Amino acid sequence: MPHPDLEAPADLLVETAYAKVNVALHVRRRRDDGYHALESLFVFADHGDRLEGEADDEGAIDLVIDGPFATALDAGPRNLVMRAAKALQDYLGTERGARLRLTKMLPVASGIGGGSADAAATLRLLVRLWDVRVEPAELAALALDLGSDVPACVASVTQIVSGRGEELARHGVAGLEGRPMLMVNPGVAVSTAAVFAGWDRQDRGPLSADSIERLVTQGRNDLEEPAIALAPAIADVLAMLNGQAGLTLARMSGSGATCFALFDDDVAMGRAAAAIGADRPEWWTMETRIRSA
Ligand SMILES: C[C@](O)(CO)[C@H](O)COP(=O)(O)OP(=O)(O)OC[C@H]1O[C@@H](n2ccc(N)nc2=O)[C@H](O)[C@@H]1O
Ligand SMILES: Nc1ncnc2c1ncn2[C@@H]1O[C@H](COP(=O)(O)OP(=O)(O)OP(=O)(O)O)[C@@H](O)[C@H]1O
Repeated sequence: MPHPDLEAPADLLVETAYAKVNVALHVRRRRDDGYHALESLFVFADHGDRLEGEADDEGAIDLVIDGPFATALDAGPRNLVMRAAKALQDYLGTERGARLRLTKMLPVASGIGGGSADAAATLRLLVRLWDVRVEPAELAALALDLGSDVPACVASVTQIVSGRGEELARHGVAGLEGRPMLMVNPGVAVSTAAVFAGWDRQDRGPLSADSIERLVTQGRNDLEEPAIALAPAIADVLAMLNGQAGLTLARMSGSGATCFALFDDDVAMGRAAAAIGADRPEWWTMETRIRSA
């Protein structure tokens, strides 16, 4: 029988805010509203931040943050968890509230959508906690208002994402889901807006994501160059990953600085993680796999 202290109370709900990875990110043009039109294959890691919550019948939204990256954030109204909770409360016009705990496992402002995933996990958790039904299109609109990556994070499954981030199409790629994935961050935060501002405005062509081979040979992350200009350590991460055995692909995710590598098997990933950890102990690494629906 499990120890009673280890059992979560029945009224406590838990969601994982899965890390997002852009296997390819093609920037096509700068739009009149300042955002960029993208074509990207999004996948999600099997790991991420943890969000738990219980109902607060007084109607308050309360957030505490713990975990390895807690100190990079504050729990005030600008936190994406708080913003998502308030947005849903306002949309529903509900009197219900929640006490939330975010365990921050993912580095902040690092290209893997940690804040976006937290916002999406908050929406999922509160819909369950408050036992409400929100039309998918309404939820998507609330999500987009919180950030370009948030709509894709709601389902957290492999998708082709275009537009500013609001056009979503579920998309399987044979052999991708379940594949071992190592994520590495050199410990520098980069601003997404600053990286987009450094893009050279050259359209290098559309994305074809019909096979892993195509993603490897023809896929790109067009933000790698401007991100490396702001954070040169990203080039060191990519060089280190590309030097590992058993690797299919190494690339930067989102606007950086986190890079990911896909490996043929767990043994190759484990060896690479150990080698990188020994050489650069100050870098953050996460061994995971691509989440399947
Ligand atoms: C780079 C990606 O992570 C790829 O998945 C996303 O496009 C960024 O998503 P996000 O962090 O949710 O970004 P937002 O919070 O919506 O936007 C931050 C800033 O990034 C720039 N931005 C973002 C998305 C986009 N399609 N074009 C942009 O130019 C804008 O300057 C914007 O003010
Ligand atoms: N709960 C949260 N977790 C992480 N960042 C948050 C959170 N709430 C607000 N933020 C703010 O959001 C910004 C970055 O968010 P996020 O982690 O989604 O971006 P990212 O990792 O750069 O992802 P991408 O470049 O792929 O969009 C940071 O500036 C951070 O201060």
